[in-house]
Amino acid sequence: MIEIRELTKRFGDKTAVDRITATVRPGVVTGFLGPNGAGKSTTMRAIVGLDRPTSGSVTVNGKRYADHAAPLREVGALLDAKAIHTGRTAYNHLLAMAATHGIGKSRVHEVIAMTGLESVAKKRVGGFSLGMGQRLGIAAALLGDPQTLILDEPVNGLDPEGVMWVRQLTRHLASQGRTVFLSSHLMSEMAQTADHLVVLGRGRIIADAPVSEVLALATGSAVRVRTPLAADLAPRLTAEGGSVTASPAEPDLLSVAGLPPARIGELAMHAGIVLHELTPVSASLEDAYLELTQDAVEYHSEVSR
Ligand SMILES: Nc1ncnc2c1ncn2[C@@H]1O[C@H](COP(=O)(O)OP(=O)(O)OP(=O)(O)O)[C@@H](O)[C@H]1O
Repeated sequence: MIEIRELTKRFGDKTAVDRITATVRPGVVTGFLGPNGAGKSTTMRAIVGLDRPTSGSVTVNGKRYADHAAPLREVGALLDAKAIHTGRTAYNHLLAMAATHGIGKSRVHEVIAMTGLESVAKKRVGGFSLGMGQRLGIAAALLGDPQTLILDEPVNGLDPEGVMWVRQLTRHLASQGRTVFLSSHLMSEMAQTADHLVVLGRGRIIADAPVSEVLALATGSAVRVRTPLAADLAPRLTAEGGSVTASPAEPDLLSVAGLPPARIGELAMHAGIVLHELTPVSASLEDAYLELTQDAVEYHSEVSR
């Protein structure tokens, strides 16, 4: 279990992560989703002690990463697949890592097999493709047979077969009761891989819920409602329930979420408000996600209203 509490990380006057709190649970795959620059890598680096929090805390199974006696056996992390000594072979790289943790050669062979690197294990890492580098990074993360896995953009550079492999591997590891936390900037990818999503936008958490709920939220269709009395209609619509939003798109146009067109029509009629347009609009998954994350702060205040 990873517990992130009120974590803030600033670089100079740039706040990369802004008071985030989340719990990553064992037994499920948790996706960490957010556009580039949202603060995912910074959070992951803080989990393994590479970035020191400006304030707040992160623990893995109740302890800070550095306080674990053999961190590699506790937490396996893929953070930057390129940060590998390029002159070494994949096998020697893993062997050197294993040696520092008292991990035997047989485990090195095991992780090489698990990650499909047998044919290139004796080749120098410098010549590896991005995809092979990712596999090697995942092999290194698995070396200590850790209870917790943190993978930053693990499918980056992988071909479709590799993407499928990561999906199956992470599901398998979670089914063994491990904590699996992986990041991506692609919602479509995470929707197929993760059980639970933590969505980050501009350093803040904008959703922390099962995938199905986040999908429903992100793909929730809106209704375009045009009326000369938009300002009168909006409060009557939002009075219908806490999840209803009615945002003015133009002076006489509302974008309404959380109510079906029929109900909007009824409410307008009861109030004697004429409608000039009532059009359902369904956003595509990626469009909705971009919208969700682009204006993280505004969105947050809308959903929590
Ligand atoms: N060492 C650093 N010094 C200064 N700014 C940094 C540093 N590391 C990250 N940042 C900034 O903090 C913000 C969050 O970066 P981070 O890498 O955590 O985002 P991310 O969600 O992982 O994005 P990506 O998918 O691009 O890696 C960005 O604006 C980034 O430029």
